[in-house]
Amino acid sequence: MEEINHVAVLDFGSQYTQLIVRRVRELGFFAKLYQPEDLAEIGKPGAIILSGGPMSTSHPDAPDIDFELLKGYGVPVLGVCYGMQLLNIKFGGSVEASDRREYGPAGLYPVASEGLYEGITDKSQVWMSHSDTVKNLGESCKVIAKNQHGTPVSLQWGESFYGIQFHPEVTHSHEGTRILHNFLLTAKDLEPFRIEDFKRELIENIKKTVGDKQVVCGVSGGVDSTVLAVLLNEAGVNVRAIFVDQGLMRKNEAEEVKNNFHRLGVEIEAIDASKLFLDALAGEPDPEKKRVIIGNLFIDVFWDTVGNAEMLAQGTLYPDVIESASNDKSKASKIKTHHNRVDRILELQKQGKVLEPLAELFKDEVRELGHSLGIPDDILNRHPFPGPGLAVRCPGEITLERLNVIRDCDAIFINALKEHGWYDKVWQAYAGLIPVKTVGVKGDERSYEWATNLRAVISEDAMTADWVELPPSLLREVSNKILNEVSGINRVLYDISTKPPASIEWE
Ligand SMILES: Nc1ncnc2c1ncn2[C@@H]1O[C@H](COP(=O)(O)OP(=O)(O)OP(=O)(O)O)[C@@H](O)[C@H]1O
Repeated sequence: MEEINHVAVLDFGSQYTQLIVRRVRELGFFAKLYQPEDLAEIGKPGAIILSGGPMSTSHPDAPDIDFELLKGYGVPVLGVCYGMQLLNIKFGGSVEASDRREYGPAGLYPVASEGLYEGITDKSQVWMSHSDTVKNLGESCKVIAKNQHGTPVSLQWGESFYGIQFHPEVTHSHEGTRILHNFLLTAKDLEPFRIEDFKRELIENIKKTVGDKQVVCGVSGGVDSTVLAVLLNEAGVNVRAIFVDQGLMRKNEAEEVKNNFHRLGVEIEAIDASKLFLDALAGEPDPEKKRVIIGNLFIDVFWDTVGNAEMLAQGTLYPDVIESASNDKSKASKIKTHHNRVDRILELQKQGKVLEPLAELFKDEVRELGHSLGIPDDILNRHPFPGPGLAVRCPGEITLERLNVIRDCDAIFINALKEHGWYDKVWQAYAGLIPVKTVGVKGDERSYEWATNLRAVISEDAMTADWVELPPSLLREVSNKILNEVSGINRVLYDISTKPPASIEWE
């Protein structure tokens, strides 16, 4: 997508850089992240943003920028934090090193309500996170905003170079998105980001790269691999989509996955490996060992089915790519989880046989792409489901009986959430099993049965999560139904633990 007038974000290492890309895309423009040393290879930018970074500009290893090349693009440039300090130095000014860090909220006072600060209110809260500050201003520099102490926090050099000391991309900068938008409005001919155009381009690229080879992909029923498989299908290439049923899916899920792909017009090969997995897991209570058994067996089953792949498609998303790029600078995408045979994939990757068409997209954009491919909402809005499936919701030994109890409880809970309009409001919900027997009474008889734990959380990125305050009437309805209908359960618990310290799943 480098041919279009996109927004090039140069990454100087700030923890917030990815957020800048997100914000720009949320504003409707296409943005892409680059390393500063790749400035010559950013195609045709319509605007350039220099991110913040952890280093001081005075550090001998501080990342630099080819200023002549930067000016040569002739487009508006915005330096954020480190980016602003670097620009000031390039314009002949100076930066004062400090070992004291300014971290937290500050008041923003624009000098005039125009340009970057058009429509921005006085005293608007912005978020600071820096130690060095600008000392002498560079050539043709004017101060365009100050903080509550009168210290310059935003500069402009000439007509089209801007700098801001604070971080507009974080939500603690209350009008940060508007400031970013104002900056983007100074750029000419920025192409709006339209998923339809993006889709067309992806399809063209897939056709070109794949030609008449066969592409293999694993489909889990989850959003990423479903969108991937439908996209490949839409491109008309020869796809072999493989679904491994490891016997750890939810109630009727394997059938549902098959039906969903049928609805989507994608043929899949479903491998029923459930007995293999259950046999391998028999008698193993240790959570780590269970994961390893599942991961390794998946790899064996998947690759035994595939044989020799001419090409492999993976549903790698943008955050995965960025994560690995900033770790090792190799820009090679992270290999997705335990699900793929890493050495096998690395080999294919070296030979240029791994296709990652979704690698420029964030999760919500993948959903949008899925939508434009005609994938129905009930598939796109599915809750995330862990790779090792119900195994992580069944502490202790895994048996078919235990899995079936979980399946029954889970189906009752999820159906109730759907019926009462809660399913789409929560990030993830499920019922698990606590395989501890406690005393109860069923009918006139004393019972001695397990407990089920219901969990419903909201989260943005799964890194943190909060439990959902579901209405007591809904919990009562679910509890009654489970206690009446699921044999083996005489207790229903609702998990009210936040993450951290608890995790979303139990294992
Ligand atoms: N049961 C399965 N059968 C076939 N392929 C699978 C299966 N589970 C996972 N995969 C493959 O491994 C990849 C990574 O799995 P992971 O559980 O991490 O899901 P994910 O990254 O959320 O992707 P998705 O949304 O497609 O599930 C999937 O995108 C898919 O290609």
